Amino acid sequence: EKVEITKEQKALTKVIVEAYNRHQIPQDVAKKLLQDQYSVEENFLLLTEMATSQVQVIVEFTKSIPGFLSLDHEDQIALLKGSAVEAMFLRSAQVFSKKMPNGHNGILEERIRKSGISEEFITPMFNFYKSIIGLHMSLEEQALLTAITILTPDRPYVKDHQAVEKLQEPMLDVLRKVCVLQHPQEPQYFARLLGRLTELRTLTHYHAEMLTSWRMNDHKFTPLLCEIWDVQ
Ligand SMILES: CC(C)c1onc(-c2c(Cl)cccc2Cl)c1COc1ccc(-c2ccc3[nH]c(C(=O)O)cc3c2)cc1
Repeated sequence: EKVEITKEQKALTKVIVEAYNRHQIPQDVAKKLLQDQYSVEENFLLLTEMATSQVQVIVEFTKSIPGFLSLDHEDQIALLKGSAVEAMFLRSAQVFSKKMPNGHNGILEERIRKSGISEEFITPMFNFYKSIIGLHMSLEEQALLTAITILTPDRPYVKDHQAVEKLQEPMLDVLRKVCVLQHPQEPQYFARLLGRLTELRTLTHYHAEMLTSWRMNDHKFTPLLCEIWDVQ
């Protein structure tokens, strides 16, 4: 059947994509990925700085999602805490495969590999990154999928599930149509995108264990990360 994106859906997509483009890690922070210190300590500190900056970006992006600021304030916090890691996986996936100027390795891959994360987490994490990169998502799909992830109703401690569903559903509807229009040869593309969200949930579980093992080796996080991840 002919898939039509309505005027309202076009407007919603425009708002989400503009917010996604507007809120980015500052270039001077992103450029630090290119510096040439590669010790485990250096990598951990750099990744901590990137994550802290990325959380700020995600908070600003989330505040631009129509209706988000009208949600119950405690639910707003619960949604941000419950989705921060997943939103950061989606966002960092876009730069994961970017090669260093010397062309050998990914600007992120080497640092994550040498930052005190045990191999048991590196494998699923890198498999996810490769599967996301392999989808060749458009900017609209990345922005909508990030908003959909943040607006997941069944995060821990969310009280008014229905209010969150009411915001998430229109995003799912327009993402489904965008997928059909942008990937006409792949009728299952939308289903594959949603499958990534399921895989993201398992990574959130792994991430909690990563945090514990870092803390056991006395690694310090920033106040913002401690707050969003309930550590220290
Ligand atoms: C606290 C640190 C050590 C940490 O803990 N878990 C993770 C962690 C890990 Cl490894 C994996 C996935 C999620 C988390 Cl949350 C991290 C590091 O997290 C990030 C690393 C890089 C980026 C990031 C995002 C967007 C970017 N754009 C650009 C650019 O050049 O424009 C660079 C860049 C970097 C974001 C989070």
